[in-house]
Amino acid sequence: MARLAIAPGFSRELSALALPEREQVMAALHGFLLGVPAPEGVGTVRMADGLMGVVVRQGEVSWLLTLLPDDEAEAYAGRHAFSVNPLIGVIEQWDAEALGRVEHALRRSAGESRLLAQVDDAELLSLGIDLALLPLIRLITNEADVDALEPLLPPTQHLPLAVMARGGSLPEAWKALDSRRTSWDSPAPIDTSDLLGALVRSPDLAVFASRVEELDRIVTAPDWCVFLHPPQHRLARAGHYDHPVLVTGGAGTGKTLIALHRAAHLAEHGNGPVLLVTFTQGLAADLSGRLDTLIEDESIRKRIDVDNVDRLAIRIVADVEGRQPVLVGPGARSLAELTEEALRLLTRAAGDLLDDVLSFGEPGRKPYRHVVVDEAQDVSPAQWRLLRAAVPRAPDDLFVVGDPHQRITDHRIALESVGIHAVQHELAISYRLPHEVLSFGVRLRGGGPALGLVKNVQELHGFRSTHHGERPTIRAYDTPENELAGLVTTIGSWLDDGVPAAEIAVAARTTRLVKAAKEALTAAGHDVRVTTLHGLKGLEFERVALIGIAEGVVPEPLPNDPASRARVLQRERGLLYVACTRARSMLYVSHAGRGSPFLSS
Ligand SMILES: Nc1ncnc2c1ncn2[C@@H]1O[C@H](COP(=O)(O)OP(=O)(O)OP(=O)(O)O)[C@@H](O)[C@H]1O
Repeated sequence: MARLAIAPGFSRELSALALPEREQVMAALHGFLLGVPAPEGVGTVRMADGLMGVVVRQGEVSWLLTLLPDDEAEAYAGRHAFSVNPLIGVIEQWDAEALGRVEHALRRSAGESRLLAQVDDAELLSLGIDLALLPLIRLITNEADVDALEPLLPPTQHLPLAVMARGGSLPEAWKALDSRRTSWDSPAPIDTSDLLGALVRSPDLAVFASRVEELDRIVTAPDWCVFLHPPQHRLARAGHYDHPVLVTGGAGTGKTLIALHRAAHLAEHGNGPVLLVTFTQGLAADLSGRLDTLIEDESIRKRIDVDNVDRLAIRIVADVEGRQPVLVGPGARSLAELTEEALRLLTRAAGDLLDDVLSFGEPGRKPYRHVVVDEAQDVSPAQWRLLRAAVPRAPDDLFVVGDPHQRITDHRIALESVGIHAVQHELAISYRLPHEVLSFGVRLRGGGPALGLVKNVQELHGFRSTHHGERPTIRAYDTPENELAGLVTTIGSWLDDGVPAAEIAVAARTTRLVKAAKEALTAAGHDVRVTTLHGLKGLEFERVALIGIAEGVVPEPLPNDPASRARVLQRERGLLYVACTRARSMLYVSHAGRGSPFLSS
């Protein structure tokens, strides 16, 4: 049977086409499923008038890489090389022509000293380095050369090389390579001539369709629904975990994405109802919408409830008491009281043994079989106890994602203290942030490590980005009025650049500043989201403007007591870090008068 795999980016290329071409391409794609022959090896196939698809084919398997105008497709096919990593079996591709040019330049400029002179060929080959790359690698003279090669080499070639270039050991280099593994399963012996096996092990680069409906979904769904980076895939699609899992990582590393995919996986392959919890109702609504996009099958989607923990407590109490608890006015119970009450209801009676016998609504019954938690750093101890009690202790009970550096509450908790013995996995690569915004955010966050949920100390160490972008703009104004005028001009210019209004956010520390910004922007006819720094949590936008990042405003006035003072400082740094790291491409920060002390730290 013909098997067709699609590479990421193809759906974007397709959606950029005019309708007649798009229809031609779709017809050609459907033809692939019937076994339309592409040449064996790397070649091109007609997809529409003037458009060719670049395809790698081996027997019944075709991997469609890209759509290009006729005159570019042949050249693309001619200059790209493909191989299978002999250690972890994933597919590798590189532009051999561009690397040839680099090799030529290095040969001319290289002096006598060679960076990897101490590492012999056998050691490099034992790291999976491709034999064809050895001559180039032997010309490298410094770490900057290795950095310059990063965009040209497959990550599985570059990562071990970069470790060795920094003087790392072979085991460290193997570990770096291991981070690109897409599954926990130990690999069978790798057959480097098996394209199908390699593509199956590379879900970030190839997704298979064998039916028309699958194909149509792959080319129309957003990439985040279909393609997962190796660590994301490994964590979200693991067969099962026999212990609770905690995934930590800096801003934009894909934690929420992993939580969504894990919830979808558990709904499809798990053993009962799934709860996905996050910080606020607003974020829950956002996640719920994204799950609707991710999961096509309604019966599977229905197995997942999305909520915040407060609403979970209210639902449990309401379910058992038979009516909604009163939240305001006479007889009202606070959210803290309701959380305690819900916990009491879940743990009062029978306990775990009767879980399967009792129906929900009776004390002791666990309402969920799987719980997935996003924004874990801000869950309170009482809420953790409730979440722990909401699922039986069983494999795949709790899957938790969070970032202690983004903590904006004062809750500090070791999961162990609430009976959650989680195994921690760390993510290091931000897919959202350009390097310039990431390093600015990390510098603002400063203030040392955060208290982890499993580890005592959580460092930001090793957190990096995949791409470069614009440096954040910092503007100092003499008066608040001029600062607002500057904001209006900036947002106006962003809209003029063609950035959709929904992709722009403006935020400030206080509601007074938010109100002033809203009024100024509305008066200028700029209809963009304006919110507090807290209101940005968990979201992302193309461009973000933060105003009023001034002394006396950020951080908010500090208490006198040294311990509370340190806590507030950490929280406020976390808040500013969260706000800055919402920007996918551009960040603007302004203040009137003296800037926040965080800006100069
Ligand atoms: N597999 C992927 N495919 C496409 N885009 C991705 C992928 N992984 C990450 N991204 C990009 O990175 C962004 C960050 O993902 P996500 O919101 O899940 O990160 P996060 O770690 O939860 O961030 P934060 O902690 O800052 O809220 C996504 O919105 C998307 O733009």
